[in-house]
Amino acid sequence: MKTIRTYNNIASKGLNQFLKDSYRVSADEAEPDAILLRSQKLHEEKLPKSVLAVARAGAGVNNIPVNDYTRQGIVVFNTPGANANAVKELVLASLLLGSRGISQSMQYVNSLADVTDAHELHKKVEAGKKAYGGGELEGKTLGVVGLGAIGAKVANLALSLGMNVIGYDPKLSVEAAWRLSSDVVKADNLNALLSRSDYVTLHVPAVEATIGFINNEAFSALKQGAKLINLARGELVDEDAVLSALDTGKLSYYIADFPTPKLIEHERAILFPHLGASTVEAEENCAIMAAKQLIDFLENGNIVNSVNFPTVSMERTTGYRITFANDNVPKVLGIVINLLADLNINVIDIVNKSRDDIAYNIIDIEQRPTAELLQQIANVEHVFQVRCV
Ligand SMILES: NC(=O)C1=CN([C@@H]2O[C@H](COP(=O)(O)OP(=O)(O)OC[C@H]3O[C@@H](n4cnc5c(N)ncnc54)[C@H](O)[C@@H]3O)[C@@H](O)[C@H]2O)C=CC1
Ligand SMILES: O=C(O)C(=O)COP(=O)(O)O
Repeated sequence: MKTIRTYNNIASKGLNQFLKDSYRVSADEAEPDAILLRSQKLHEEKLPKSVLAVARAGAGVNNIPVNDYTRQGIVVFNTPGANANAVKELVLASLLLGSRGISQSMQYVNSLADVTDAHELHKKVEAGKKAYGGGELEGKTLGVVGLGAIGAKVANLALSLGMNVIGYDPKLSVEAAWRLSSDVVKADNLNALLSRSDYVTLHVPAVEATIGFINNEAFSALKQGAKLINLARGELVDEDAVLSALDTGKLSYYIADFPTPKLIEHERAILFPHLGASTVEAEENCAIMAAKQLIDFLENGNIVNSVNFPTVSMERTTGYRITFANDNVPKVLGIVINLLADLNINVIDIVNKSRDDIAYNIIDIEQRPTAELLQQIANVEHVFQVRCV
């Protein structure tokens, strides 16, 4: 029986991927084989030694100490693109909220709840509406920072709304570039995007290069009166810089998924409670994808959509499979192959891939490996994780 510890609200369609005969899944597993979570912060948690993998049902992995886990041989997965449409649709809402006084006008209408006379109410509605007018999106320019799964969808949607779209992504993958309309204009640097955009939307991960990158300097490059949408991570912006840009009018609205006590106080901050991925569809997509990836790893040793290990996947050719991870240095695989040869064990198929400092190997063999053989492999210098699956 394998065990999975869960955190957060994981969609049942995802949890149901774990067959009851083979898996126990709950929030209370003391020594789980793997962890399945959403936004729970793991930085302060001490993981039991039993944990082989952590799957984030979602995109951002800044709640997971990935580098520490890599050193411990723990494979970290996420679910690329599985919630992108949900975020794209909340960006659409954010664009509209930033262009017309929608949320403020709704508050105004709610404030009229004690006006019981319909004629009187109509007069107040008509008199009040001029305070909440706005502009249209068509013809305006949207700057999209980060053109991955979400950014590309947002860029393409904005084009279909008749907006001009500028994109900035210095690390754009070839695959992501294929998803992007050729009508998106490339900005050579962040400031070039900020100075030309009426709306700016952020879709980058919170990593060293992006934490606090929307700071006073960025705001001085920003077009006067632009609107900033941040459904990516609160850490991307310098909060004081946002507040002072709102105060001076440089920024007309800050629309974000990450409230803070100071931002809530500001009348031109429009804040959601981290709602970007909270749709039935996205929650199911993420949970199913994360669960399937964990199952394939635990049962077959395959690694797909890891953020710290190479992608390694091989069809099963025999019932006996050894997987092992090692420091990415020469000769390790050769030594393991020699161990098998010395024991007259026939290798049917083999795959070896590396990523940065790590190499990962899958070897299908003709007979069941003994505990002694697995221990011998574990003893090879630079090998740090061995399994028979
Ligand atoms: N509010 C919410 O509920 C959600 C928030 N997110 C956030 O959105 C982020 C992006 O998600 P995806 O688009 O799915 O990820 P992704 O990995 O598909 O795309 C991220 C893009 O950012 C680019 N990038 C990295 N550093 C950059 C930099 N310094 N400047 C410009 N571009 C840079 C990458 O090249 C990549 O194309 C996640 O990391 C997460 O923090 C994601 C899903 C839901
Ligand atoms: O996928 C992401 O990066 C998200 O921020 C979604 O977070 P959640 O799963 O809603 O806690």
